[in-house]
Amino acid sequence: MVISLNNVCFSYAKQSSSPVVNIPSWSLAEGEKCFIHGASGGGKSTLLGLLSGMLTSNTGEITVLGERLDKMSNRQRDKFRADNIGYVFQSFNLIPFLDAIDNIKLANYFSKSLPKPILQQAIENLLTKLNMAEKNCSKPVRDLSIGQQQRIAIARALINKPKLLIVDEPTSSLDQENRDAFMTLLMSMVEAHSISLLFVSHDMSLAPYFDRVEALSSINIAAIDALKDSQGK
Ligand SMILES: Nc1ncnc2c1ncn2[C@@H]1O[C@H](COP(=O)(O)OP(=O)(O)OP(=O)(O)O)[C@@H](O)[C@H]1O
Repeated sequence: MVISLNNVCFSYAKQSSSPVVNIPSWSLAEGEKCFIHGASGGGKSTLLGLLSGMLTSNTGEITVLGERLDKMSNRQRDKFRADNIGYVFQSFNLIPFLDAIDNIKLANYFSKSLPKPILQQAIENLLTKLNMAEKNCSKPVRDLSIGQQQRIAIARALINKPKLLIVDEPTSSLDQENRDAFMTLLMSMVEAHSISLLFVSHDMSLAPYFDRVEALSSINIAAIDALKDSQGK
């Protein structure tokens, strides 16, 4: 299994009796492309934070690529994430005043998986594959279009050749044409590099791109409670 969760519970306020994530059991097999959909506030980003080690669970077992994240120190989790997990954020999280190359180099800095000259070449190759014109690779990313920034975010997530790619609905601000282009590109990269994919979104129209589709409320008991709260039940 690429991901395996067992009795995972998480709440932001440690004393709170109502967790945001409460997952008895869930797993992702190697090579799977899984789409988890759920309403806003249901805990999608929180779940991804736990799986990537940016958040730590209160209780339970989180195993990613055979390693227990819940048993690691913060430092070990940061290193594990940099070495093994690609992450595309909702709002890309690029550094606006750096160009594409330097934004991607930063991801490698924390992992140091490639020596400098090889890294430069690998970044250029990846950006070419993602149809980024050379002249746009040396501009601050704040001067690029949203579509170009998305491609840089994909390149940054893939530069360390992750076995697992986690994507937090980066398509929500896009029109349909750009959304389809993003999804097609993402899926072609995932297939070419045999990466396992976990993608979350509220947008059910993305479901046909995936081989496994799940509702967050069927995995996360706390999401059902959040849904009842939002409906005033
Ligand atoms: N840093 C935080 N501190 C306290 N509560 C938070 C924090 N981040 C999120 N929450 C709460 O946790 C719940 C789940 O939020 P989360 O962002 O995981 O949902 P989501 O499904 O990703 O929502 P969206 O689709 O709107 O991004 C919400 O009630 C939210 O208010």
